[in-house]
Amino acid sequence: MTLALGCVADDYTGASDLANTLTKAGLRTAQTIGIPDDDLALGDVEAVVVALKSRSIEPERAVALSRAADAWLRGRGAPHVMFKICSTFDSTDQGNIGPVLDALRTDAGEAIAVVTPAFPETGRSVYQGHLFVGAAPLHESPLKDHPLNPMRDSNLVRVLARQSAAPVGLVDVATVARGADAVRARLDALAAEGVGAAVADAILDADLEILGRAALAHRVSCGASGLGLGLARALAAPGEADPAADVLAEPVGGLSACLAGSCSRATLEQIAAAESRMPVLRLDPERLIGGADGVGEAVAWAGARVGQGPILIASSADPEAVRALQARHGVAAAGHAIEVALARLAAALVERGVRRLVVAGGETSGAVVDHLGLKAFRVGPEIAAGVPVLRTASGVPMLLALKSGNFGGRDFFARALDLMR
Ligand SMILES: Nc1ncnc2c1ncn2[C@@H]1O[C@H](COP(=O)(O)OP(=O)(O)OP(=O)(O)O)[C@@H](O)[C@H]1O
Ligand SMILES: O=C(O)[C@@H](O)C(=O)CO
Repeated sequence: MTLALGCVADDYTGASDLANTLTKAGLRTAQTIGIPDDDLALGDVEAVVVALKSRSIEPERAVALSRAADAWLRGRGAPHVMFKICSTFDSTDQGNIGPVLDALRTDAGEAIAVVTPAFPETGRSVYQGHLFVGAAPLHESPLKDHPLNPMRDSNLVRVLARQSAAPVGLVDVATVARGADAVRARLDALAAEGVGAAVADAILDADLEILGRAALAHRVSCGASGLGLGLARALAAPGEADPAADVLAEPVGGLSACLAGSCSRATLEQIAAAESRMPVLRLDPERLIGGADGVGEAVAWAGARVGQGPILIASSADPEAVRALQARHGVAAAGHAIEVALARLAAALVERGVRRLVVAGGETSGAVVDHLGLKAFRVGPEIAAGVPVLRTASGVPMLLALKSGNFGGRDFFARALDLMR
């Protein structure tokens, strides 16, 4: 296997989002969970996305994991590695975007790397270095209240400079509009001034195509799925067969279930909408955190129903209930206990024959996939923007959908299960 593109993603659902974009743009793509063992068979793929859980951990640990993933990808021949971050630039002044990018750039022997979280398909654009979420600048968007990394500054040149060792510069929209050669020249000029990372404006997919072509002159870049789109369009051979098609060629059979740990507005609406399509169990989080057997009760509920059709089990609650639970148990302890409970529930469902599993929430998906011991996926068709169908690349054949909290329309759960046959 010789790769055209390697990617290191800082969370699991973000990795699926990128893998989805690369696949849609024509690259045969696999997603691994963590740094793969050397003997992991991934088949004939052009891109690999290594999914880490490094967004909100200690910067030193994020750097070490990302460097190891990068080394694995380079060892498989990847000439270019993209560091996938969140399209809302989730990070703090301590990192982890700056420290990881500094390390990957140094390892690659590069003076400068392009950085852009723009992803027009989901409303993320960058203008004069300022990130917009839809029409709102980042610091006025819901991300200003993110529980782990409140984003209160929209100026990404400033944000990244606070967490980077090297100075940060800007490739503005006027330069991007002049094409890939102009962007390359601007990067060379910034590098000559000692700038190590250049935040690039991008408003439309056409801007990202230009940035993708320019980025490929270097060995490392950093962005969200939009930059992945630009890189993939520059790399994919035109007219090749749909790389997602064979993922669904053989049905996996078995039973199907959905699990939700995300408390985002989008997920809450999706759970409400699912109630007309399948039995829904709303978990009492207190029975998952304390000594009660909330998991056992949920398994019994599921066991009585899952043989007849899909089910959905959710811990999700509205912001007021979440705050109250967090006040009683602590943010981290409450979140962790519920993640562990949902992961155990997933294992019990798989033991009872579930082979098609939809999971809502990035942290929740991470806990479930880790607990199930899944190592790698081939990337299939898109369910909703940023969410593909995944098929296990080894072990028990299963189809999964790992949904970022905010992604998908109201009918997401039913739509995912309709596709996952
Ligand atoms: N009822 C609840 N009260 C408090 N916390 C909860 C509750 N239900 C789930 N949680 C926790 O909330 C967190 C949700 O995070 P998760 O990453 O899964 O979803 P998200 O933040 O919406 O998704 P993403 O990170 O993809 O945007 C998890 O730690 C989960 O355990
Ligand atoms: O880039 C995004 O918005 C997503 O892939 C993600 O990482 C959400 O956590």
